[in-house]
Amino acid sequence: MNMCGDERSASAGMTPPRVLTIAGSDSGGGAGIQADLKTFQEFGVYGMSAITAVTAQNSLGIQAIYTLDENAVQAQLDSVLSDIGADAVKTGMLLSPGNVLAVASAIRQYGIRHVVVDPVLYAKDGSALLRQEAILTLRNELLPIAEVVTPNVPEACELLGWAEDAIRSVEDMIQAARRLLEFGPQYVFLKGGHLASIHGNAKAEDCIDVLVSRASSKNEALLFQAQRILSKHTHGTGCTTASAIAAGLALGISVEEAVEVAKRFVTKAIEASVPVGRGVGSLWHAANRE
Ligand SMILES: Nc1ncnc2c1ncn2[C@@H]1O[C@H](COP(=O)(O)OP(=O)(O)O)[C@@H](O)[C@H]1O
Ligand SMILES: Cc1ncc(COP(=O)(O)OP(=O)(O)O)c(N)n1
Repeated sequence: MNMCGDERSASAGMTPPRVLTIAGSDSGGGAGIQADLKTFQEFGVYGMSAITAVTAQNSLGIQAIYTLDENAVQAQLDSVLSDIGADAVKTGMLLSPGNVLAVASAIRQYGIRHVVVDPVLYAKDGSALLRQEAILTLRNELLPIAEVVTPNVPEACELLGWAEDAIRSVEDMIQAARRLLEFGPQYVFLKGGHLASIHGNAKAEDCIDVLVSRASSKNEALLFQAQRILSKHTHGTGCTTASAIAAGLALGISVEEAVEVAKRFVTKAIEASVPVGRGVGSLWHAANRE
C-alpha cells in the first residue's frame, strides 16, 4: 500500500486525519518536531506540535538544550486537543518526568485513540533526551497507554534494565520485544538498525525490525527487512519511522500495515538522504513522492 500517492486523504473542504507530535525541536531540521511534521505532510495528514524542549542542534551534534516545563507542555496540549483534536499522537523527546506525566495525563483526559511512543533516550552524539530519572516514569505511565512503542536496540536494553550488549540477534530482539509488552503497550516495534554497529556484524546487510503484539500467540513475531543503505546521513530515522506509523494509524490502516508502510517510507528517505552540514546529514522525506 502506498500511502503517499493517490491515497492521500486530505482534500479541500474536508477535515483530514489529524496527528500531533509531542517532541523536541531540532534546529538542524533532521530529527524531532521538524522530521515529524515533514513526515506528516508527506502522508497527507494534518500535523500539529507540542514542543517539550528546544535543542540547538546541527549535523555535528547537540550544542544546547532548553527545556520547557510541564506547564508549557500542558498548555500546548490543552490548546490543540480541546479545539482541533487528534486522531493519533506521537511522542518523542520528553526530557523530564514532569513532561512525561503531563503527556500521559492529556492522552487519558482527551481519550486519544492511537498513541505511538518513541522512547527517545539519547541523540547520536550521546546527549540525553530523556533524563535518567524520567525513564521509570515513561515506563510506568506512558508505555501502558501506548498502542505502539518503537524502541531501537539500545533503548530496549535500557528500558528492560539489560546490559547494553544483551541484544545480539533477531532472536534476542524478539525476546526483548515480548518482555517490553509486559509494560503494557499493545504492540512493540523494535528497530534493529543499530545491531550491526553494536556488534560489528559485517554480515548485517539487512536492517531487520521486529513487531510483536499482545494479541498474537506467544512466539509469533513479524519481521520487517530492508537492505542496509550504506549512508552515514541517517539523522532522524527513528523520529521519521514513529511519525510515519502514527500517520498511517490516523489514516485508518492497521498497526501491521502502518509499520510496513513506515519501513518503506524511511528506507526510501534514507536512500535519498542529503549531506547537509559537515557531520551526519538528514533524511529526504520528499523521496517518497516519486
Ligand atoms: N542504514 C540503514 N539502511 C536502511 N535502513 C535503516 C538504516 N539505519 C536504520 N534503518 C532503519 O530505520 C529505522 C529506524 O532505525 P534505528 O536506527 O534502529 O532507530 P533509531 O533511528 O531510533 O536509532 C528502522 O526501520 C531501521 O531498520
Ligand atoms: C529534538 C530531537 N529529538 C530526537 C532526536 C533523536 O532522533 P532520532 O530520529 O532517533 O535520530 P538520531 O538521533 O538517530 O539521528 C534528536 N536528535 N533530537
